[in-house]
Amino acid sequence: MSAASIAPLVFEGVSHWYGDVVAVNDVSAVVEPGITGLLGPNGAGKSTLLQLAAGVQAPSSGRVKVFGESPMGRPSVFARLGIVPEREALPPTLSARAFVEARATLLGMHDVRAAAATALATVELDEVADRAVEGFSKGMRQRVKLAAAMVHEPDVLLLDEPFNGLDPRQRAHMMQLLEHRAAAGTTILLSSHILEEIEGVASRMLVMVAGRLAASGDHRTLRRLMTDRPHTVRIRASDPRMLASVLVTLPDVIGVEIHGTQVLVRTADHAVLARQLVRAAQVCNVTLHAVQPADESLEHVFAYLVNR
Ligand SMILES: Nc1ncnc2c1ncn2[C@@H]1O[C@H](COP(=O)(O)OP(=O)(O)OP(=O)(O)O)[C@@H](O)[C@H]1O
Repeated sequence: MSAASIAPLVFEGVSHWYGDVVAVNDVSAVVEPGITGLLGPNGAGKSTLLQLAAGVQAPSSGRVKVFGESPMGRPSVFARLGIVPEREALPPTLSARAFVEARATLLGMHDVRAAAATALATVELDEVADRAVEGFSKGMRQRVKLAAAMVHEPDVLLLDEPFNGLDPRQRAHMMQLLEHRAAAGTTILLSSHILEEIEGVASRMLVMVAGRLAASGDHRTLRRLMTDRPHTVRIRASDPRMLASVLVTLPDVIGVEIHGTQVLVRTADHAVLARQLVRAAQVCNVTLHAVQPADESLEHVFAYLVNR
């Protein structure tokens, strides 16, 4: 394989556990240049996967490859990576410039001042770069962190919940910035727990649920997977007959069957059903004990949808 065809980031059967907690469970994926969204509810394993990609943590099993090499303890790979962790505190009295320059120094860059100035200009913070970050908005702080992560113009950028806490204008600005980087050839993997937040910017998505890769594809594929085809949902409830009598009246319900204590519902749009189900149960005073897709392959995606 030629160097040019080596994927920027590859996960091969990667697992990671913290004591008894399996945070990442046998994930295999190839991340190509452009923007890939890493989607999943809280605790799905997104941060851990990003840390594995950055070589901050070693996989418990499986392999992570950045341009064909393990990122663990390899300065040559490290120089091609940038990461913005979810919870990174900025020293409040430090200026944006000092923070970004400190990162450039750590990375052993030759012209620290010039590199920091370029990165700060890229995130449009050059005019306020000498102010202490304690006076900065959440969006500005995110941009400082991004400037620090990009100061060495890495080929792979890993961003953990970069839109968290940003208002719509700041979010749009951040998206534009990432799109520019991606257009320049950078591979960006960014996490989020909100599909709507990243579907406009990510050309491909990896969906994680409970440590596993539950689905992948472009946002249309995922939307289709989640909503467009008929699905059968298995419901266990305190009064299946009563619940069934209400469910048959819902417009998106195609069929209802009762099997003992279970109700099998066939629906055209299970995202809509998930929303209507709770209301239907309340209307007829029925307790829902379990809601699961009968279609096993969609179990994780469905669980994600109904839990968020
Ligand atoms: N340092 C740690 N020690 C023990 N368990 C951890 C540690 N870090 C994460 N976990 C656990 O691993 C699982 C995955 O966590 P992770 O932070 O990777 O998920 P996430 O999708 O990024 O969620 P969030 O958005 O809430 O951070 C969770 O059950 C979490 O409690």
